[in-house]
Amino acid sequence: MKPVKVGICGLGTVGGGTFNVLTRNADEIARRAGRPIIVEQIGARRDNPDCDITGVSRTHDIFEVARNPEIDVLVELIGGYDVAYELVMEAIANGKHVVTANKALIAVHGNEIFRAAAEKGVMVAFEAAVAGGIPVIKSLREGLGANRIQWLAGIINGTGNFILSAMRDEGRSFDDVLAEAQALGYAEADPTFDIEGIDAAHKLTILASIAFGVPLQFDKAYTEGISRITAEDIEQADNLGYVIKHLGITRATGKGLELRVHPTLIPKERLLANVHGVKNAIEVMGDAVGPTLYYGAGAGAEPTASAVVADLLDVARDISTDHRYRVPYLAFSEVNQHGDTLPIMPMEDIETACYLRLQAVDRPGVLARVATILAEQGISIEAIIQKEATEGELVPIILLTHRARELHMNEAIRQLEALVDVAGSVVRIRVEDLDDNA
Ligand SMILES: NC(=O)c1ccc[n+]([C@@H]2O[C@H](COP(=O)([O-])OP(=O)(O)OC[C@H]3O[C@@H](n4cnc5c(N)ncnc54)[C@H](O)[C@@H]3O)[C@@H](O)[C@H]2O)c1
Ligand SMILES: N[C@@H](CCO)C(=O)O
Ligand code: NA
Repeated sequence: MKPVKVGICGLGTVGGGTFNVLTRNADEIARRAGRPIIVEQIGARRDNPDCDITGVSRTHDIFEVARNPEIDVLVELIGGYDVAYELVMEAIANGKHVVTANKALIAVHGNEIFRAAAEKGVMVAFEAAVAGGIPVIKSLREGLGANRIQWLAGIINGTGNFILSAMRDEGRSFDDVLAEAQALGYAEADPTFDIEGIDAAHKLTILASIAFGVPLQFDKAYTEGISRITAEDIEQADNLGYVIKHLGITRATGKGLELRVHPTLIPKERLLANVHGVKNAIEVMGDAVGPTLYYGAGAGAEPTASAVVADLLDVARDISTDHRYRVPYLAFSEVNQHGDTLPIMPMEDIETACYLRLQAVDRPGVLARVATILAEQGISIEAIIQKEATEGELVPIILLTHRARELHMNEAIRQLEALVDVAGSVVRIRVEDLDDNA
């Protein structure tokens, strides 16, 4: 059969990995696809020392790839929102299929990209965009297609999990571990995307659309990163029987969809609490299947390439199918473009239990004042730890609360911070309490 001709744009970590996997496993891939998948052209500004691209046509202008009539599929691996958007839209306008690892692009411009692709009848595949090599998009979109999804929760940023794991297990500093994650090619070009939860929110936005059939709504995701997690909170959480993980959570409730990314206390025995280093894991609760868990490498050259090449295989197999009968981009053939069936809930309406840590002056009555503020907001306390201190010194008070509405917790924290007995700000880490006993 005629080969599928691919143009790779961007030859960095993922581009290099994709080229190497495609060439190294070419025979196996051709047997699976029923036809060879060959790299016809590479659009890259720089060489990648890990790739030998001898014999492959190379251009510095990635838009040349989008215009090359020989190319069937453009693989976008340059990253970012702007140039990548123009490149993908041009490729689609020229009737090319697109494979991308770019979650920022899909989360922010996906609705428009899918509309343009549907009009042209081309595929846009993005398995590598969420949780790197884990085939979670395929699992959710196809494997769980019978289910009403109730919630999903995942560790979906490899860099962040790498940092939290090394801080906890090796006592290393935040900055030192981040530098290592960058050297290993895990981090985004701007690592604040990893640290401040933006990358995880991009991925969660995509997962929520596939799980619930709503349009991509990145601007409505609540996003909080890991930059304020300290060694002390990691230790206190450990004492209480928890591990701190950075989770993306989306859940269907009677009031709408929760869509939130933040550090979370997870009981140590939960599988998600035992996912370390650059590994990602996503737990999905379906009404028929119950809980399922998807685990693997969330970043890195070849794990991510594994997902890019799997998408190329899908394209190679489906290329001649009438596009109306292909698996829809976001799983549902009718995505309600107004999102008014399941609105995204404001964070203030969401209820969680919380870990609170405050620094208080150790004098009589402090605990009572703290407890009164919480009680006035209707927040009940599950546990309190207060360390011994000499009179007048600052001591940490650790509280675990029962579930409370975010709005009330915000008000309680505001009042606690205003107490003269309390120094600095109150640390709040929400507790994961999704029920996976199906
Ligand atoms: N690194 C990972 O583990 C990983 C995992 C999953 C998804 N991703 C996504 O994959 C994409 C690529 O990430 P990466 O880690 O390979 O980045 P990278 O920085 O290693 O590679 C990007 C390459 O694109 C090139 N490039 C950028 N703009 C260009 C332009 N206008 N013209 C020509 N070349 C251009 C850069 O020179 C660079 O070589 C991003 O969208 C990222 O979010 C990365
Ligand atoms: N920077 C991302 C790459 C994978 O999407 C991460 O660390 O998870
Ligand atoms: Na994936």
